[in-house]
Amino acid sequence: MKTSSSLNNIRLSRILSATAPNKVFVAILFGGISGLAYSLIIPLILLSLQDPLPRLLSAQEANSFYLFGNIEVSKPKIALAFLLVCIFILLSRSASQIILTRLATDVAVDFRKMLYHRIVQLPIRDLETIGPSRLLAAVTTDIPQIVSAAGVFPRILINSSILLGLLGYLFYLNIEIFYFIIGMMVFGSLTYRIPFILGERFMAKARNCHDVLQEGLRGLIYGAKDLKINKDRRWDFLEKKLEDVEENLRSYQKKGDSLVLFGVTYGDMIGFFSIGTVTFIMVNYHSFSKDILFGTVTVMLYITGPISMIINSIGPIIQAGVSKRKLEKLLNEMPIENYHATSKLPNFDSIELKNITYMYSRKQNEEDSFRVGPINLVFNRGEIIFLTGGNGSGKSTLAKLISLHYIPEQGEISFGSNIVTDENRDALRQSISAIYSDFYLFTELFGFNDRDIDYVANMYIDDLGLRGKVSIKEGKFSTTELSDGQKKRLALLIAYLEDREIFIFDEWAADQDPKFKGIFYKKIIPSLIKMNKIVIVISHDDRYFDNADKLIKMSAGKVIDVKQYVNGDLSSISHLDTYT
Ligand SMILES: Nc1ncnc2c1ncn2[C@@H]1O[C@H](COP(=O)(O)OP(=O)(O)OP(=O)(O)O)[C@@H](O)[C@H]1O
Repeated sequence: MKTSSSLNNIRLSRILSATAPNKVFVAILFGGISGLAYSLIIPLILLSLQDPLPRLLSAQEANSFYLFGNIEVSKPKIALAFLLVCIFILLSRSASQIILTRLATDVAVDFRKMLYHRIVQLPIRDLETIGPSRLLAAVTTDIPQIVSAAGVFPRILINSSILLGLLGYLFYLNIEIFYFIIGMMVFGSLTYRIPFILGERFMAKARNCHDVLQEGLRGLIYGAKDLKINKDRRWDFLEKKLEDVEENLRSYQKKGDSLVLFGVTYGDMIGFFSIGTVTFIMVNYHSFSKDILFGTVTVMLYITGPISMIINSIGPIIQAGVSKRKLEKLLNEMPIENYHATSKLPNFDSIELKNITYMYSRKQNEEDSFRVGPINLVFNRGEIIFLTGGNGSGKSTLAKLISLHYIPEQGEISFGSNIVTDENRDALRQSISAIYSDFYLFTELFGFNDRDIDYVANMYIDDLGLRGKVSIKEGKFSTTELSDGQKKRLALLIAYLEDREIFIFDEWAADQDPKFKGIFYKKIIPSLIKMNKIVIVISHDDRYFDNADKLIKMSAGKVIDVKQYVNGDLSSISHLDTYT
């Protein structure tokens, strides 16, 4: 099983270019050219303002042109150049933005798909440990933030080229002012980082609150019935799990945002401080012509645009940096199970567990962590095996080991002559149908390609006493808004249709009415045995225990008794040592 992958190291600045380098190149090229064209606008405006205003001259002297016969356009050549530059900027900038935005959408979709695959390949125990809240927050919060910030990098490049163009023009206008502005930019870029660094800390804390809120929201929705019925619990839960966390989030987010916004505004204002210094102080020590002063002030006013765009990118990049670290940490905690799509299901007549042990906590010395085993058991085809024992005795844990959802710490499991390994585990799982108490009922019959699946499924719907309640059309259930017991019948229907070799029912009958309980134990299970399946039933229904071929009793994670029917009588089949 792999524990990490190259995807675990996300490089914000490379996400888009790694996916579509050509598109990013074209977007930057268009953006850069539009930036250069942008810096052409100022000299054109300055040129148009240089000579006496045409209004004071005759049309001929002013070299005017009449648009549609009556709209006077002065300096038509410059005006035409101005119009063409504007149209060029419109087209090239739009193309650049559109390419980048579409690419960001593609990358976000690919990123989410990658995460779906990682979740599917995540071993069940790791899925349980990580929990749904962190996974949901990664999909809904972290990925959008990372992708939107990734789109900022090409924009920074584009704005840098505009900045370069404008600085070049400033250099041409006056070298002293140019050096002064460069000095101010260096000073600004060193000092404005301080609020951002402080802000990042608060944003990281705010992001952690989102994980806790996800957990609280799940409680709010899934625990709604309990919360309604007990007002003390309701207020206590609301206060501790949602309101307190929201208050913390409010405080961290406000502090983080304030610092970042202060940094952004400070960055913006550096431009105006510079203009003020030039116009109120530098003019007293240098002799600038009015044209030069006018030109430099105009350039400096324009320069604040790309500078503030670059500075404004810092906030989303910081936020994305926080999300990136969260996502990387999550991905590093997500081992990848091997799936060998081509491996075939081997034949077997029995399953054997040899000295199997399992412990929930990964910290070996933790005294309070639950331990199962060592367990030695054999399950044969055509056998009904009942797994019994008190609550918390380890029945479901053992079942999850048999269904290959949990991987034993020690010992081995064999399907016939095939010892379960990382390579064949997924293939062997395809021989198992298991209905656990926390089963999820999908609204469609996924994975069935038979044309007559609707016909067969609707036939079983009748047998399961669900006629008139639910039907199947084009592989979809007409409804899944059913009682718990009815939903379990649909889960049984799916297991039946899958027609696997091993059936595991974890307290399946607990929600069924007495009549259907009888049908389950007396008809459905024997029908599976007739098909030579291995059937393992976790049950507390002792009145049906004599239906078993083998009755296994568990206590505190150990098998304490195995009884088997011999000549119509249930008797222990072996000494305790052989199966515990
Ligand atoms: N997801 C989990 N994480 C950590 N420990 C767990 C987890 N699930 C179960 N346990 C531990 O394993 C013990 C056995 O649980 P298990 O679900 O196997 O019992 P069970 O015999 O099926 O009980 P029940 O009859 O109540 O369903 C529990 O007492 C608990 O300590």
